[in-house]
Amino acid sequence: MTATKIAILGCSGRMGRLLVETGRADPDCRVVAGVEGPGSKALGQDLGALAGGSPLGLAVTEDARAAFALADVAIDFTVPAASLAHAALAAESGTALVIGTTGLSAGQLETIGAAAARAPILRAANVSLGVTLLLALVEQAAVRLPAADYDIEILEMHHRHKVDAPSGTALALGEAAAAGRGVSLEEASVRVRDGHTGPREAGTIGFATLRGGDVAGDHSVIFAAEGERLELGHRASNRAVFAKGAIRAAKWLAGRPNGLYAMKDVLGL
Ligand SMILES: NC(=O)C1=CN([C@@H]2O[C@H](COP(=O)(O)OP(=O)(O)OC[C@H]3O[C@@H](n4cnc5c(N)ncnc54)[C@H](OP(=O)(O)O)[C@@H]3O)[C@@H](O)[C@H]2O)C=CC1
Ligand SMILES: O=C(O)C1=N[C@H](C(=O)O)C[C@H](O)C1
Repeated sequence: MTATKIAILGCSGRMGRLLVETGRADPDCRVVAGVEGPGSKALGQDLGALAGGSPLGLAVTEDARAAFALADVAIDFTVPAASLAHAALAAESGTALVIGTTGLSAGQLETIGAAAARAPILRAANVSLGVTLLLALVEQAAVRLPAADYDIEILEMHHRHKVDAPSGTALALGEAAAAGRGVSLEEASVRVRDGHTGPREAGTIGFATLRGGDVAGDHSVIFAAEGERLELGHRASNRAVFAKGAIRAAKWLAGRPNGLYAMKDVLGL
């Protein structure tokens, strides 16, 4: 079997460096390019050394188009504006693209969906197996626990560097709960509580966000009723679980027909 050629977009970031390390350690993969944005201090540095390993003989580049041309699949853990530019390059080249970036607006998600008509694109707010299963469990619980009795609250905690809130995973869990209840998350969600809020409105889905230290990613979905509370949750011990999930998704995606895929497709859930 020939190795899947992978380009890492955002290669000097927390996830990017781990993806280089995980990709190069995988015998079924070959890391062929690392891309950073204009002005990054990483430009020109050796990609392997940047990721804390031995040199790879590849200099970090800002030429994302050239990286797409070299790769079977590109992996994007960057920022929303860069992810959109990368989706456009995927559409132009037909190269597969895994997007793990969170904090994308509804309009940006729509643009990515449109790009997926011209390239295989997988987008997932969380590429771990555990969270992928949790999404299905939350939807099931929301189907079975009546909205009049069970209040849904979603709590997440992440490291102090995280820039978007609520996390992409928390929002995906909210979407799963809303789908289970047959409602729109946009209409049901309560993202902020402050001051004299009045009593909780039945059927709403609340979000609470904590930030601090080095927490890799904790999520809980709480179904709270009179007399009992069901909690479904996930804790990532470190980011390695995300790097492994993204590399697995990339190998699965390369060579697939054009279209928008999710992590549940990779895992057959
Ligand atoms: N789906 C999942 O399972 C997971 C998703 N994430 C998400 O991944 C994203 C990145 O997280 P993390 O690695 O912690 O963040 P970092 O800030 O550490 O990394 C992002 C990297 O992208 C770079 N970047 C910015 N613009 C461009 C561009 N135009 N082209 C190429 N690279 C660019 C940044 O460079 P610079 O710093 O110079 O701007 C930085 O190196 C976040 O949205 C996060 O929520 C994280 C973990 C798991
Ligand atoms: O920024 C992070 O670190 C993470 N972001 C993702 C999210 O927003 O859900 C996934 C994971 O929890 C780590």
